[in-house]
Amino acid sequence: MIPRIAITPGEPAGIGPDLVLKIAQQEWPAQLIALADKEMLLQRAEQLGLPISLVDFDPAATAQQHQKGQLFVVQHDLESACVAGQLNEKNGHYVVETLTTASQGNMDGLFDAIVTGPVHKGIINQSGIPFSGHTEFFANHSNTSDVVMLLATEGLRVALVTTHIPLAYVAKAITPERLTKVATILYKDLQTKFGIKQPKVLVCGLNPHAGEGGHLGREEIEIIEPVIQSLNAEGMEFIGPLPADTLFQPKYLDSADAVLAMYHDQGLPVLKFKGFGNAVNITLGLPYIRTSVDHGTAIDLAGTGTANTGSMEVAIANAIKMAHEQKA
Ligand SMILES: NC(=O)c1ccc[n+]([C@@H]2O[C@H](COP(=O)([O-])OP(=O)(O)OC[C@H]3O[C@@H](n4cnc5c(N)ncnc54)[C@H](O)[C@@H]3O)[C@@H](O)[C@H]2O)c1
Ligand SMILES: N[C@H](C(=O)O)[C@H](O)COP(=O)(O)O
Repeated sequence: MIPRIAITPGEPAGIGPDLVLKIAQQEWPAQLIALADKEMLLQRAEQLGLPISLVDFDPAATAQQHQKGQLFVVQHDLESACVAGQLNEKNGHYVVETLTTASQGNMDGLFDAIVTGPVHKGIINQSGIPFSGHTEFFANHSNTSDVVMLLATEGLRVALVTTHIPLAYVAKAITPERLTKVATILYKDLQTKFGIKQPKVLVCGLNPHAGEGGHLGREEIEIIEPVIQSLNAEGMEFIGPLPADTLFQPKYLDSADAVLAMYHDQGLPVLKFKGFGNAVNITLGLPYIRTSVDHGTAIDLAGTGTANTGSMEVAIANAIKMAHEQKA
């Protein structure tokens, strides 16, 4: 089987197009299909000095293995000409349309997975579209009530209970229902997607020192501990709540399969300190496979040829692996 991987390069003024053009120069055991504006890709390829041949994707044709220097494309027209390194809110709709095609195409069985390049959340909002992230967008588009953001690098997996919300809303968003759903999706996907028979997950507290026995916050006592007890009573293995500042050490991590953090900047800085540029972002709980890069649009590097493709490579490799496992 040759998996068909839909790739959204994301923000056209960022490094996403550069990464896609660079990875197209390599061999891949899959058909890579970019959802993008061909003219923009050709201009960027010229700017970067990369040879590229763009071929219109034909969904009726048999899947073809990627050939170096060639890229299948589903054409999406930019609304305004793009200059690498210059954000333009006029192209916000274009970016979101590529994501819509990716999601719909996966649900229709046209593609076997989505790999997303980085989008600029601010410029999409500026274009008039409320947008907090791919994770939330794909959940909404596929009508999935609960999904989980998991980032993984060599030796560490971190999942989040809450994703792209202001810090001021985090405590209220950590309800027994949300925590139970996230933990359950994480546990099941560690089994099914990562082949771990009996996963062991470390759970962070929310407050400093996991609440210090209730003196620094009561969410641990009132929400996190009871949820852990009830999940463990069902045969799962969650350990915590542990103080988030001290759990990221080999003593705990060496025997664990994942860490469940309560919010974005509790878990992701540690993960990115360990593996920035070589990590993958996977959305668990969707009705299709979606992986992504671990970094943003790096506007400062767009069109320079210096953007590192490491995370995009890990994201594509993971999507291919998961597509095979899903078909098996
Ligand atoms: N997957 C995504 O869509 C995604 C992920 C993270 C951030 N973002 C968005 O990206 C925008 C910019 O965010 P930011 O500035 O915080 O983060 P960023 O990752 O774009 O940049 C942070 C720093 O890392 C460098 N960098 C990033 N990717 C690199 C690469 N591949 N190779 C070499 N250097 C690289 C940049 O030059 C910059 O110095 C924001 O709108 C944010 O929301 C999107
Ligand atoms: N939270 C992600 C990160 O820090 O890498 C990033 O913002 C992308 O999230 P989405 O995949 O939901 O766009």
